[in-house]
Amino acid sequence: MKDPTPRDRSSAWRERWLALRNGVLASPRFQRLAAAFPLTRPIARARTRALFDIVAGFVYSQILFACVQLKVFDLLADGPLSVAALAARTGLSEDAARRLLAAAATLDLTEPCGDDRFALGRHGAALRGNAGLPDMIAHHALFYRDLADPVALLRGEADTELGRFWAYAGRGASAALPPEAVASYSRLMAATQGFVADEVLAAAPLAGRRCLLDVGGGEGAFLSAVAARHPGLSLMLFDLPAVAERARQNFSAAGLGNRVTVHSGDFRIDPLPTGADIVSLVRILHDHDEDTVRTLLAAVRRALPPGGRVMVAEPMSGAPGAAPLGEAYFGFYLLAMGRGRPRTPGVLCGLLTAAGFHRPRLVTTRNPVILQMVIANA
Ligand SMILES: CC(C)=CCC/C(C)=C/CC/C(C)=C/C=C/C(C)=C/C=C/C=C(C)/C=C/C=C(C)/C=C/C=C(C)/C=C/CC(C)(C)O
Ligand SMILES: C[S@@+](CC[C@H](N)C(=O)[O-])C[C@H]1O[C@@H](n2cnc3c(N)ncnc32)[C@H](O)[C@@H]1O
Repeated sequence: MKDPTPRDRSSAWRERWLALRNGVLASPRFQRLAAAFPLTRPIARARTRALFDIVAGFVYSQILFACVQLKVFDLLADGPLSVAALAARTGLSEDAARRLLAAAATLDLTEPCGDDRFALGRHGAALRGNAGLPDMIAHHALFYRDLADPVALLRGEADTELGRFWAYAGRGASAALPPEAVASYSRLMAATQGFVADEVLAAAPLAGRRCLLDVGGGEGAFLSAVAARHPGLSLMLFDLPAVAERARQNFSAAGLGNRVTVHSGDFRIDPLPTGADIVSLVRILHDHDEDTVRTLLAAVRRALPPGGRVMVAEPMSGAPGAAPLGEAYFGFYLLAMGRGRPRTPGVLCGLLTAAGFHRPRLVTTRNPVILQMVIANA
């Protein structure tokens, strides 16, 4: 038999420690003692609260959802209102409005402010600064219906609403998707580009670049933000035909028709246009399984000249301080959508290397909760 390696030994120790720890934590007697003893009581309370928050997470989300649906944050935007005024404007009874506002206050969405009056809370106020977030929250209705039976979802038995919403995730030929199949997801993506484009542009290595190709550029919201900040950069967009047509119309309405060249096709099959010295993939790779990612990265590599660069910007697995966002939120979101997975920066660097890129590296973004960025050289 082979001698155990240091790695085997360390995992054996870890298993022993986990068995011991979990045995203790699962003991009702230990739980009672820890809650009674003054030095461990704060830890016991914090752990109870943390577990309760997981149990109640869906309830909290639905309180937020009700506030968004009833436009509570818009109504409070100009200052505090009485429960009676909010009830009148939302069409709820006073009792129901008070219940909602009081619940929202415990989540920092609203804040009690004098006698039976409420103001925006800290999270409610922050939400107003993120255009597109209410739309994003509203579309979670689809996701929550898909999650109603999470085990069926995991078994792949469910026919999902997110699968229909993201029409390109279906089995058919994406390039043949008609305009009505791409309209709602393209609008949602454009509406949420505000917080995405700010993050990407703060970290993007665009200095000294001549031409940027945004692959899967949607209806052009990201490139419009780039155009405003980098007046000297030429711009190209590639997306499915029905989406590219929306981009064409938006660029021409914004007076950018001469500045951006729009190309269309299916990046799983068609070559990407050449001429750019940097390619962006913003919220693209996590939508796809390994085979498509490999095909796409190889196509990007072929489209770039020597010295060219690729930047991948999307929410990633294991984001510092936000681990559940990757594996839990996007892991299950993409499961419901029907394809793709969140990946760690390390896995993305490996895929970039396999596609022939050099020096793949993580670039620090201001807020890894929103997205992270990996770049590499052609
Ligand atoms: C003013 C005083 C008194 C003190 C100041 C103290 C201080 C410095 C406070 C900081 C305040 C501050 C700057 C707050 C900022 C808050 C922000 C920026 C909050 C942002 C929240 C953003 C959220 C919640 C974003 C959520 C995004 C979601 C859910 C995105 C989902 C995306 C999906 C589903 C994408 C789908 C695409 C696909 C299919 C995966 O490809
Ligand atoms: C999640 S959206 C991201 C859009 C945009 N980059 C953003 O961040 O707002 C993914 C985009 O990739 C496009 N897409 C998906 N599959 C594609 C394919 N096979 N060929 C070309 N584009 C595709 C979609 O039409 C959509 O615009």
